[in-house]
Amino acid sequence: MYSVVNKKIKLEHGSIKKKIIAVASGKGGVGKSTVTVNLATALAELGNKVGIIDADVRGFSIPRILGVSTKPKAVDEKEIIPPEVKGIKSISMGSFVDENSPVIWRAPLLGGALEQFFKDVRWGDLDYLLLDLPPGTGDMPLNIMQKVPHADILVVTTPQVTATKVAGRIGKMAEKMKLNLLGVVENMAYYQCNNCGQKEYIFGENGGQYLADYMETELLGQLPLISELRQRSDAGQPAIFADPDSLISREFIKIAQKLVAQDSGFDESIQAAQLKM
Ligand SMILES: Nc1ncnc2c1ncn2[C@@H]1O[C@H](COP(=O)(O)OP(=O)(O)OP(=O)(O)O)[C@@H](O)[C@H]1O
Repeated sequence: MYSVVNKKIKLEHGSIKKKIIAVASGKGGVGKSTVTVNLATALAELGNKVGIIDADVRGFSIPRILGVSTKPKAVDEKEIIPPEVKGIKSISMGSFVDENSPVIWRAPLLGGALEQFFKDVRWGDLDYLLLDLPPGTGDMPLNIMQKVPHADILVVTTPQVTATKVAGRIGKMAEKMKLNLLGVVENMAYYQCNNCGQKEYIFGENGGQYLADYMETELLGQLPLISELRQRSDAGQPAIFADPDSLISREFIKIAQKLVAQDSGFDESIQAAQLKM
């Protein structure tokens, strides 16, 4: 699928210099895809070249949230040119399968598609590639993690106990597979009243910190439950593009800054052992 040369991922049609970030969640609906897109835009805002692979076969919501309006283009049936939104390249299963086909038929497609996304897409030289994983700890996210042993895992959760408990298993999964954990993003952490400013902890409090402690990693940020984020996601207008000074944009920038500050570069020794799959 790829090789590692001089601490960089070498792709058939490009390279990745800094990190592959696999965005995971213990269960669906916690905002994993929303966080993936907004973090991608925040990383781009900080001057990075960013790509996104939407590997969430059940959800494939990346094109809608990012505001992708064109389909990928095939060149000579060998290369795929991904759509771009303000310089962010993205590719989604959603562009290749009929949205109405049963999920059970889409799942086997994913293995081959993921390989194709790495090999055939003309990514160019990227700093970061973000992978929106299927939710949960089942075979699908596991297979992807196995196929991409250089991915670092970022876990999205709500503070709710049920969400943090299942998300904890991702930590165990990552540990077993010797994948690096980047940290936890707590989404829907609180709701702040527009009138009085009071914070309500609708899904409970401190679940993200609990999960980060449990996985011995960092809590990277706490994002509010905010209707603006939902509206912008539905409209395909990521907050950082539409309103860079808003609270939510600033929160995403803070998380992106923490990621940028972490070490980057890829371990060449992993390659021989694991990349043969
Ligand atoms: N902080 C937030 N405030 C308000 N709405 C949010 C927030 N985060 C996400 N949402 C909304 O919650 C819904 C679920 O988000 P999203 O699709 O990102 O979840 P997901 O974890 O990727 O789900 P799945 O994996 O099941 O596809 C969407 O309608 C999204 O706009």
